[in-house]
Amino acid sequence: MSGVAPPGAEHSWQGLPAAQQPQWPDAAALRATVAELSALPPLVLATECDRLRERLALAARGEAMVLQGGDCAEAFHQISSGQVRAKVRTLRQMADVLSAGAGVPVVTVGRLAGQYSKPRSQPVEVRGGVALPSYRGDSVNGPAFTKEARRPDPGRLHRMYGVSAATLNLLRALAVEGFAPSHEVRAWNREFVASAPARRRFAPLLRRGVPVASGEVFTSHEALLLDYEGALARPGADGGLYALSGHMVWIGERTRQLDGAHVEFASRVRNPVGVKLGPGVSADEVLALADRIDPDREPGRLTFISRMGTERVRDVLPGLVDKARAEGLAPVWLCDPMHGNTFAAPSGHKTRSFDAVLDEVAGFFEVHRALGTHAGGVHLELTGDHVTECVGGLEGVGHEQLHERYETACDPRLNHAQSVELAFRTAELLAG
Ligand SMILES: O=C[C@H](O)[C@H](O)COP(=O)(O)O
Ligand SMILES: C=C(OP(=O)(O)O)C(=O)O
Repeated sequence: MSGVAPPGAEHSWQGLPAAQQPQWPDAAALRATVAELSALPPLVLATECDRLRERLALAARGEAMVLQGGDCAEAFHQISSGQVRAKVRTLRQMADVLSAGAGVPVVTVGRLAGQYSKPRSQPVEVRGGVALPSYRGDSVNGPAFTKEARRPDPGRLHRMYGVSAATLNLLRALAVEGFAPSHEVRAWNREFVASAPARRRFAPLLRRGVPVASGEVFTSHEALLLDYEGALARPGADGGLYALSGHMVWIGERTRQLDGAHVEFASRVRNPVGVKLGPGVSADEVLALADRIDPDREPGRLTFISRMGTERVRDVLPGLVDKARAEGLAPVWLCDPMHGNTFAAPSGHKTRSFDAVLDEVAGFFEVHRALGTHAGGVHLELTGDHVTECVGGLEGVGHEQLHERYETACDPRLNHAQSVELAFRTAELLAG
């Protein structure tokens, strides 16, 4: 079931089956937390969500590109000013490069200020014969393999609200102060290209006379914990409901059941909504998802985030895009080249290879080019730090280096250099 009703609110998703919800051990504590969160101010404004929907409408029409990226899982102890700035800097550099390649503006959406909850393949983790609940993100429990840490604690929902507010506060302050004006971002990219001989091939892209990406950074996260999302779902000026936990929310591959609570929630809020599509999805399911979430075919409302894996993208995606087009849908199509390309390194670390990530992006653009549809952009797990979590790239992170700075709370992220390099390689694809 999809959880606790905030006082005074009638939420149509309550009572429907909700996948991937924690087994909160203390129902009274959860109820109290939801009531408290419901009385706190929203984290974002409905008008900001509307503005993002307008920006995404441009991407749906091929007049803009989208860069959505950030941590797999934000972590409470990693919300320092330096880390947030590094992420924003990385996103800004990537947006500048993509804009240069595509010749259109880039809409930048962070996986930021709310990306604290994780769906898991297994509800339980077993180590040395001991079984404990899986880590589900800092909003639910802790990563340490102890009974205490893994116990879902509703007090963490409060902390998620607090750290999300702090992150948004910094983002807004940076925007007011004019952090990283376009010419500075371009200078960082020139420095990136000049700093290694293998990167010099990217220099011509920076000489293209095209619009430079705007400094706006919107926030997004997976709308997974419906108790939290419900507490922050509030009416906008016209009375329509908005998920005011972030500007954009998405529904994951594991929670997009048509009769489930997450799809119902997504259908009720006015925000721009993303839906992840893995290789097992059928074209009929894609159409049904669009009918539920975007019955009015409102440009910018619906984003499909394809995460097929490099082996499947060229086989599976064409049928979906073709059918969607034939039925008159005009979603934004994004490529998430991370979630279908995860594997275990010999050391046991979960990792992803830069080449596989790039190849899935290439496959995604090939499919859209062949069909004459708009490839809207990319959705990536990345960080601004110099971590060693994904292998490959010109810097050549090897399997033997993974242990050096493996800091992710869940899945492996591209580091700063791999992220900017991926933007350049994608821009090369776009520039043809
Ligand atoms: O980020 C996505 C999922 O939460 C993650 O890939 C699940 O990982 P698991 O298969 O280790 O549970
Ligand atoms: C869980 C995620 O992805 P997916 O639903 O595609 O597996 C994610 O993007 O964090």
